[in-house]
Amino acid sequence: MEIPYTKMHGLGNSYIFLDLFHFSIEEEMLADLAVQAANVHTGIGSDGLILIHPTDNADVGMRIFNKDGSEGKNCGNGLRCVAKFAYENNLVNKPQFIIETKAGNVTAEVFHEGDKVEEVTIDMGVPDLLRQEIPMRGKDNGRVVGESFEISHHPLEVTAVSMGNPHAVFFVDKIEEAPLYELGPMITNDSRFPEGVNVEFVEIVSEKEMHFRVWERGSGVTQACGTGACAAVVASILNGYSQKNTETCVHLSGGDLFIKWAADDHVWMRGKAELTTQGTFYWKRKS
Ligand SMILES: N[C@H](CCC[C@H](N)C(=O)O)C(=O)O
Repeated sequence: MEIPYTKMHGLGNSYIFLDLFHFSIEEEMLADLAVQAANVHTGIGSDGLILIHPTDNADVGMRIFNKDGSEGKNCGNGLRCVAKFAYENNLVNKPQFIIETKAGNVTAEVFHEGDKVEEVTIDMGVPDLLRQEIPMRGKDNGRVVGESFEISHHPLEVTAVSMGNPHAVFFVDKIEEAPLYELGPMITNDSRFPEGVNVEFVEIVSEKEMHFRVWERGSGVTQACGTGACAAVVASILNGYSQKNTETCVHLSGGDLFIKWAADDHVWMRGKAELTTQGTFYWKRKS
């Protein structure tokens, strides 16, 4: 099957995008297509698959599938790429518009030079902070801020934030010493997170700056995670390391994102979105 695709990335967090305004594909194919397209050896190579689709609920819709074929509910880097694609391909006719996600609608604004979008700002909405909203198992139903979280004999402290998808944030003294590869795969599948979890390690540099690494649910270590960067800034403020209504620079492996948790509780994300290539994926559907 010939699949027309566009590959884009947000700070190196790359996805294969399908434009379902001009192409259709059966629902039951999506998980296997995501796994095969993401395969760097026999496919195109990415952190997953994203659908840009028509919807009655917004200007455009986004669905995201991780590298393992699991469907996520939100994707910050993906949203900036969807916004870029929608504007540059005339799926929308204004620089500010609404994108539907499985976690609800968000507002995107593109900043363009000529007909090319260089940077996108997304209002990611209000984070969910109560234990059962993450979701996370535990004794009470309040917020999870600096809670003891022992794993593999490591006495950690976790702050849990949902941006429509679950995040477990851990603060470390030096980002280069974060146990990302050792504990990332354990925590992401830990039974305390019934739907799994994205795992972030953060080193605070100042009130307005942090270093960040991530083990993503369903994709492993990625160069960047937009919802994760939002969760990290919210967690930093909840722990008293940063302030609300102040734009914080998050240094991810693939570059910088600028995040603000505003006084009205909305989280704003600002960053780049870039086109890598377009082509045809000759997909051999598993029988
Ligand atoms: N792995 C995530 C989805 C992708 C999120 C990330 N790539 C971003 O930019 O927010 C999940 O299963 O919730």
